[in-house]
Amino acid sequence: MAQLTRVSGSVGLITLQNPPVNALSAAVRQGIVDTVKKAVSDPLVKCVVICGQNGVFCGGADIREFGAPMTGPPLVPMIHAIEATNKPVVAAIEGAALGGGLELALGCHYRIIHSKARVGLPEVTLGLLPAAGGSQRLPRLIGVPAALELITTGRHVSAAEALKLGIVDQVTDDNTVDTTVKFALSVVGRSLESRRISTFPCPPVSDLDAVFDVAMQRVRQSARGAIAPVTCVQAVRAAATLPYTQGMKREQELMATLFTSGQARALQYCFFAQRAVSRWSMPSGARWDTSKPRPISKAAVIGLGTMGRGIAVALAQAGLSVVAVETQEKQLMDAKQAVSGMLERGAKRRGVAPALGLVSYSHNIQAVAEADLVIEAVFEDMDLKKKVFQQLSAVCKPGTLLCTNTSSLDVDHLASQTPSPELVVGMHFFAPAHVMKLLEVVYGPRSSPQAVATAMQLGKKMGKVSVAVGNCRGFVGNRMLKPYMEQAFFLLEEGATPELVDQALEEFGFAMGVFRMSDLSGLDVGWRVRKADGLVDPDATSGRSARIRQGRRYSPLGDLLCEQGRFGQKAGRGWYQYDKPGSRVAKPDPWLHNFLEQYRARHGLGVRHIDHQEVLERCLYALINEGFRILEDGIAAGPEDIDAIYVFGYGWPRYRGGPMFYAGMVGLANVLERLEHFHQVHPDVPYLQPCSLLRRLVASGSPPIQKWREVIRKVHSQL
Ligand SMILES: CC/C=C\C=C\CC(=O)SCCNC(=O)CCNC(=O)[C@H](O)C(C)(C)COP(=O)(O)OP(=O)(O)OC[C@H]1O[C@@H](n2cnc3c(N)ncnc32)[C@H](O)[C@@H]1OP(=O)(O)O
Repeated sequence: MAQLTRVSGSVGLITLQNPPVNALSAAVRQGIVDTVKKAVSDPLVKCVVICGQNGVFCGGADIREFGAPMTGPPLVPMIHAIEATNKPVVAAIEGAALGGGLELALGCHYRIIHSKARVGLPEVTLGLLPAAGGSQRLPRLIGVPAALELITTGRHVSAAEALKLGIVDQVTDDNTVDTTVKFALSVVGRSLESRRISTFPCPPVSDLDAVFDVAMQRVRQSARGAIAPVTCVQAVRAAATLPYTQGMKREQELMATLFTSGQARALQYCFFAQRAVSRWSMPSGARWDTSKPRPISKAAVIGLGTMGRGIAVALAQAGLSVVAVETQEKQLMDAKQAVSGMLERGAKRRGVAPALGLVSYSHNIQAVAEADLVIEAVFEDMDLKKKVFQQLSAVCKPGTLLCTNTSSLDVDHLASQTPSPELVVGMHFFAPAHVMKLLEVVYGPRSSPQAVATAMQLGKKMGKVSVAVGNCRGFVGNRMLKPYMEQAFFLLEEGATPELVDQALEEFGFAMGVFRMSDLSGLDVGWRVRKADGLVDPDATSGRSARIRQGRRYSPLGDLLCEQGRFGQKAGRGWYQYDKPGSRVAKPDPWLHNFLEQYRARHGLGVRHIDHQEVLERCLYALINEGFRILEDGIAAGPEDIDAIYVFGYGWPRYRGGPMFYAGMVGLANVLERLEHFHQVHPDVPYLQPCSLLRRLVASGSPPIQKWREVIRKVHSQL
């Protein structure tokens, strides 16, 4: 909806009304068309101001309408009609003008913005391009290089930068609508000829081909298979090389290729999944909207290794006062320097003062006595963590939330070390903790809804995508990673190389293949866990029994590498070789290839040809199958939780929506059929046995992902 009122005698004020962000739904577009027509034909109206209700100009096209057939007036002629009027039209931008919202503002003759508002064309992040004239008007207004950068990244721009770039005409700290109304009155009678951006020539660019070649190279490299950024470059090139009308035609053609693409669907799904995970629920029935978080102003971190340092930085950057505790004096000094450095660099990047004063350091655990919440981040050892939890229970004031950053240990077991297990949750950060967006908030059967709500809210404050998950081995992310990695190891046994497996996964869109990732994080991490699980047996050297542990197929390849000191990048060798320890450039290693040949010969393993398709199906379907088990077990409440975890924490390509969305795109029946096939060929790999929830979904006609929760609910109610 849009409402027209007359203010200050002769200003037609059009207010967009579609909470919460005044998205341009069919009704809003119709409202704009009608009110503009009315204002233009009203002789008492001398100028028009367009603003948004509730402090937001407009969040762009209504993304929820994208899946359905288009109804209501289209955006492009609506914006052209505004630009063509003979009465000045001025946009009053508060909150945000994004996507179609900014395109609407670019169709106005002037733009006034509040100092705290931001603008941008983020369509690329939804798998689209700014196709309501944005790709043609913005380069004409601010020049090709700046427009290219904004359109291909989707970056939001502050009011100050928008003014500097020339996107807006004035910034105000006062009431935006009042200021804009005054401004509109002041320009009545001025010629509008020079205010219609579509009539501007595109500012010339010296060496146009080079500019676009560089831009194309940059987006191809960073997009890793995403098509929208490439298409955005093509659209801006049209603005730079074609007259406006032809450029608009090209914009529409390019948009048509994107609009119905699988990538756009996946990215739009991710947009809503990222927001849906904040509406968490627990199997007990506790929910986000009925659980009140506690206020947290003072936090503490115990253990200042890599993770603890990152967590302290994330907390301080969120404005919390932090007590950072490390019992080793030397480690404490090093940590202090490292944390200060990270805070300083972060502040410089964001143009703010570093929050150095918010962090205090101590080697005494007593220092956390007044903290509202403590995050334990000591070495991954159950006995050590138990001791810390016992100490914390004695030291902390009543009601303090005790959190563990464990990635592999049992949160319930740790909770049982304290007299108040309801105050214990896992806060599983991902390295580097002040950078990575994902936070798994792990609740046990005794965690109180308030503890979960508090950890979730704290995650949000730190700018994380926080996902509430149940407690189990590996929680969600690492639990699914296990079968994925195992398949990669088995593929090496069957004839693949690390390079082949990684190439297949990286072409799929992962930032890093499984072996390069393993080299980066260190092979010794998994080795330690397998040793603790009683899986490592250096004496089992040959024969089939060497590859069967605890009744199932096992690949000792990782253990054998660790026995050779090949711990990955830090050792200068792992699945690849590196110029020196710590170097990041992975090179194929003839030693490793030879080692694999000898290993296969020793175990009588025949080598066969393995193609990329098999790598993807074996690794990804094993991971997806575990995802279905997680849903069946109630560890994750819905597929969006799993997908958010993989997109924000595990480098899953966003334009493929996450593993569960991807399964739906490939076809659940197809995934089931391939898993059945692989399980038949590898009956000693239980992970490949299709999960009953997957069978159930296929039997229910493979409903769309938005309907899976209904099937899951039925499964749970029958348990
Ligand atoms: C032929 C032409 C066809 C298509 C043209 C497309 C051009 C476009 O305009 S595409 C859309 C471009 N716009 C965006 O990408 C902006 C997306 N929104 C945001 O970035 C943010 O929501 C925000 C506007 C900056 C506000 O942020 P915040 O205050 O943090 O609130 P949120 O939690 O993000 O959002 C609140 C609520 O609003 C829903 N929502 C936001 N934007 C849209 C939208 N454009 N369409 C529909 N719904 C939107 C969001 O999902 C939240 O609701 P939930 O129920 O919680 O999901």
